[in-house]
Amino acid sequence: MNPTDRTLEPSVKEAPAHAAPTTAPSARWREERVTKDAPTPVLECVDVDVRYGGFVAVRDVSLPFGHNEITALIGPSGCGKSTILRSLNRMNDLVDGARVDGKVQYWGQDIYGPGVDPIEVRRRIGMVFQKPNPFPKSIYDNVAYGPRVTGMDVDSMDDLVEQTLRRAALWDEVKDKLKQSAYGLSGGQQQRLCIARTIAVEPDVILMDEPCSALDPIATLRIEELMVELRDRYTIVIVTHNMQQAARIADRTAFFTADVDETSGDRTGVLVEFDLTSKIFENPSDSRTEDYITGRFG
Ligand SMILES: Nc1ncnc2c1ncn2[C@@H]1O[C@H](COP(=O)(O)OP(=O)(O)OP(=O)(O)O)[C@@H](O)[C@H]1O
Repeated sequence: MNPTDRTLEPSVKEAPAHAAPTTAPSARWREERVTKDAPTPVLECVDVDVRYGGFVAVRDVSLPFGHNEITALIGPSGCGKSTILRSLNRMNDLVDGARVDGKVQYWGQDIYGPGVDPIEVRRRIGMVFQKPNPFPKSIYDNVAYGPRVTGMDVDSMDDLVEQTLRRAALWDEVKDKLKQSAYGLSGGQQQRLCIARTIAVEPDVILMDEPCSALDPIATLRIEELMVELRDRYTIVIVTHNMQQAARIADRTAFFTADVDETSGDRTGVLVEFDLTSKIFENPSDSRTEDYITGRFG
């Protein structure tokens, strides 16, 4: 991708770069991964505050999200993890009363800046939600939906659907029932279909809000394995309550907590610490992080 491919103006209609399907790199799963000291940010929050009406839900967040890395956002309930995640692709625009101050930069361009098309932002920066939410359509149409509505220039929709389902590690399980309803799939398969639907429009970044919390342990491991496979191609940001999950898959981890205002009682999320995942879990710099990961708090 060259820098001109990263503009966020309306109706970017580039030819999709559908490369050959990725082979399952399962051997990489659980391999130690050498990570650079400083991430090359695809996305970056700079002094971000998010409010709901007069309530400051999270304040003063500066955080880079490294290219082809998985970044985990962890912390106790209500500390603003999902709020920050939604600010990364302007999903908060759809929430009544939500306001984002500061900058969220995508390859250096403020996604809240003038002339930026939020639809294009959400195509570049896709999102997978907590509960699998396939459309009430066939498996095929779930994948084809995004490319159709965004007017992607597609040579063969059949090829695109196959390549996307392969990339989402679902093809072998569904190739004989593409015209059947997505609702007939298991929860884990539905979540992989939602991941396929997200990657079908060739995003750069995938945001995942507790994508495994509705899944059993086997389906969870399958999704974790998939995330590690997808990291070669996409930048991934995941909110998770599951610290083992963050420790297993994330290159870097950001720990948030909530500061309580003694007068109003309001709890405002703050970023406590951001570092390599191994550092956060083995030798955190802040005692609040240590208390949380050792289970003394939260
Ligand atoms: N749509 C909304 N309107 C008003 N307040 C909201 C809204 N969404 C979240 N909040 C508040 O913002 C704060 C942060 O919520 P958020 O869901 O981002 O936290 P979280 O860390 O993701 O929590 P959890 O881990 O429980 O999902 C909380 O006080 C929450 O009540």
